Amino acid sequence: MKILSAAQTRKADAYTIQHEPISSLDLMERAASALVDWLTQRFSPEVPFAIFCGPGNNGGDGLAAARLLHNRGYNVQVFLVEEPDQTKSDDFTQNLHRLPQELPAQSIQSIEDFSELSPGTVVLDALFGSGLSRPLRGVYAQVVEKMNQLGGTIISVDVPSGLFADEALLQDSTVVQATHTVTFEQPKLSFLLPSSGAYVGEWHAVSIALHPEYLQNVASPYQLLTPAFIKSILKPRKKYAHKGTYGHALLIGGSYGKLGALILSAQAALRAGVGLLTVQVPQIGYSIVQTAVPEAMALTDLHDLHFTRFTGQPDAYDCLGIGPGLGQAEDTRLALEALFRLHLPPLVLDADALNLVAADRTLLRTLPEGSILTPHLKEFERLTGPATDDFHRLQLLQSFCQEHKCYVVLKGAHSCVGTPTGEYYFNSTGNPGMATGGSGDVLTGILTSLRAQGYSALETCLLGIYVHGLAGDLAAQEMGQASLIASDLSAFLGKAFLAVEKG
Ligand SMILES: NC(=O)C1=CN([C@@H]2O[C@H](COP(=O)(O)OP(=O)(O)OC[C@H]3O[C@@H](n4cnc5c(N)ncnc54)[C@H](O)[C@@H]3O)[C@@H](O)[C@H]2O)[C@H](O)CC1
Ligand SMILES: [K+]
Repeated sequence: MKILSAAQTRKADAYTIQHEPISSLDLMERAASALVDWLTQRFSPEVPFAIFCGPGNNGGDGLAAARLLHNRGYNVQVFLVEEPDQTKSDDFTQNLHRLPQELPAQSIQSIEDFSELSPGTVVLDALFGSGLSRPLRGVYAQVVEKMNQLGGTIISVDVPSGLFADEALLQDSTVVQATHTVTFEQPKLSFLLPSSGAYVGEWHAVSIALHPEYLQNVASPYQLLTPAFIKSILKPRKKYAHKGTYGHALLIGGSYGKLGALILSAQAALRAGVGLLTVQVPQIGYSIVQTAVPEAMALTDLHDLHFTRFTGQPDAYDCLGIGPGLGQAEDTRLALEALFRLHLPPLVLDADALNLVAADRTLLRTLPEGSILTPHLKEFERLTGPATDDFHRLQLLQSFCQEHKCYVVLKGAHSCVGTPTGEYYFNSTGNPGMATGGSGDVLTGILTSLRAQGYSALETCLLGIYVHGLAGDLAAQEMGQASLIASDLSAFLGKAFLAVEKG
């Protein structure tokens, strides 16, 4: 699913109005109907609504929604938040005039006009949407602060007021803290980024049937992963397969006290379908991994406690994953330097391998093309330096991937895959229960496994993060988020793949 900028959304509107064709007022009516359908599915007519409308089409949506809710028997109050002589959009004005007599719009020109709301009132935030052009000030900011203080349910129309659709927030901006955001057609870029996304609550995209031709032809570097897109990547298994058909993966990692990370990666690699798996561990890890992961063959390092030299044959493997529990000893760094000089299969680098590369620019320069790196925000910052905000971080992601011709999985609530050709793919699965030790090790195992099975680097990243998050969602449905642990992710991987196949 393409993520459109605010400007592209306006063009999609205009294209739809021109080519469907449909009047802008009727398009607003369609948006308001989709919004009200969403509301009436979740709130009974006993729930009172207070609808706060701004001066533009976001406010127009709010007025149209007020009328539709009222006509369906809901108890609605309408408030117009306005600055003196602020121009109103045409469709706003038309919907203001369409309000029934018994539903007067109450003007709020200063915070003193803000009357108390009855307990349990649901606030509908229709102040500003994709047309926000500057931070909220004056009565708008005061009303938003009051809304947030009420602590009740706030449903934002299209975009939480005060948030830009595709630009960073300025310091100490006033933004609606939405419980849910009902957005038209598709999520905005700011919904998918950590700091701006925190204001959105749960977002729900409702279709308003924007013209498909525009959506098909518009160019956007930002994509949100969808079940159908992921299903198109999945390779079905062939009947006459043998274990060699599904590749041979190698995982290098584990050090004294951190063997578990490597074991989690190994179990995940097997659950993600690789045909053969070999792990290289320090001497202390030999009997541990042979016991914990009998399906994996084991190589040992000459050193007792951590990685100091690759003891296998590079061309025996179809993908090499390195990092889980690796440690950052000096002789491990030297071993990584020596490894990068070999003719290697495709690489997946995670955790300590990333930190060693970040600390040594010569290692970064010799990073093999097409490698997959899986940093979380802190590890990424060590690679590229600090980002001033989430949008700047996306620029750093793009330039890093282009400079090093690599793929980066930037892990987070909506993990983002950066590519050497400048695309960004946001994940749509996963939950906070996955913020638990070892979750990243499982992802490394999945990615190494898929790459060894012959998926391209990009397919590996997209399918990998999607099934990793989906396994987490399926596990959380059964055990809740708090008790989710990393090994549950591998346990639910099979169900995640089945769910992807079903589509
Ligand atoms: N295809 C769709 O998604 C549709 C969306 N709809 C709704 O239209 C709004 C966008 O409406 P627009 O009139 O462009 O802008 P806003 O209502 O967001 O803003 C109103 C207006 O206010 C001025 N303004 C901007 N920032 C400030 C500020 N900080 N303080 C004061 N005034 C400000 C500026 O002049 C804006 O134009 C979209 O979100 C949807 O809700 C359509 O209804 C249907 C199709
Ligand atoms: K809004």
